Amino acid sequence: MRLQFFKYQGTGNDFVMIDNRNNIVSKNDTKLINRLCDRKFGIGADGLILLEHPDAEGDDFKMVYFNADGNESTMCGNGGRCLVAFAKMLGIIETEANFTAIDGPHKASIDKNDIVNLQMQNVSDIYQSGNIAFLDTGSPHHIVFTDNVNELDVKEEGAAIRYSTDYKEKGTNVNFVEKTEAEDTFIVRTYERGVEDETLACGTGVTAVAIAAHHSNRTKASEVKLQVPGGSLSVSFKADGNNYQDVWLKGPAKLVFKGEIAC
Ligand SMILES: N[C@H](CCC[C@H](N)C(=O)O)C(=O)O
Repeated sequence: MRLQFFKYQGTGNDFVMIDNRNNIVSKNDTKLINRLCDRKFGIGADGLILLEHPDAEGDDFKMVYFNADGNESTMCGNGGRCLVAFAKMLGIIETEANFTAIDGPHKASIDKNDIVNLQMQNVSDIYQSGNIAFLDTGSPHHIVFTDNVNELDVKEEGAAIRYSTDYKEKGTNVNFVEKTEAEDTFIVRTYERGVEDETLACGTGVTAVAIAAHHSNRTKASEVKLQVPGGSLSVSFKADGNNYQDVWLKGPAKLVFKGEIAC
């Protein structure tokens, strides 16, 4: 069979996108999805996203996300942004989108420069202790505030936390964060569960970092800028004590190429 795919990237977090409204790809085909994401034997990507017909009234489409290991996973913020750009390219939406992912409903908008603003879930359960934080923004995130983020071996240090007994078999994503001179700007490097390596950006990760930075008084800003190896993202929110609502993740989402692959 020849499978048509589109390759997108959001600040360097890259995805194979498939229009699966005719159910050509089975969600149980872990082996196929892992191969499609393989950077030597396949297309190569941090994850794969199926665009499917919506189940929920008022939705434009449904999102199904898989990590590069081929397993379906929790929410992907950068992937959600790329999916909105993909839906626009397919003519399913114009500038506004409503879709449902594994963590629930999402709204989004896309401008003429392919900047996508994606609403993330509300957050109210935040663990904070010293330079460590943990919260779930649609995916689980362990956060380490440090002062030498660019010198770290993120793959080694991230894996040690992700496979530690604290996180047992479910694992977590791991973000290393350094505050810049600017009151509202942080540098973030992320080890991603299911990729089992550092990625150039992580959308649910920078969302978690922005909220944890505000919650621990490392910033007073309610729009936080995150510098990641793959570019820049911003996260805005309304905070009321431990409750973070109206949470939005904004940044570019670009088509890199389209193609067909024998499978
Ligand atoms: N690897 C993550 C899912 C993708 C998260 C990331 N790509 C994002 O942009 O949020 C996990 O298994 O929790």
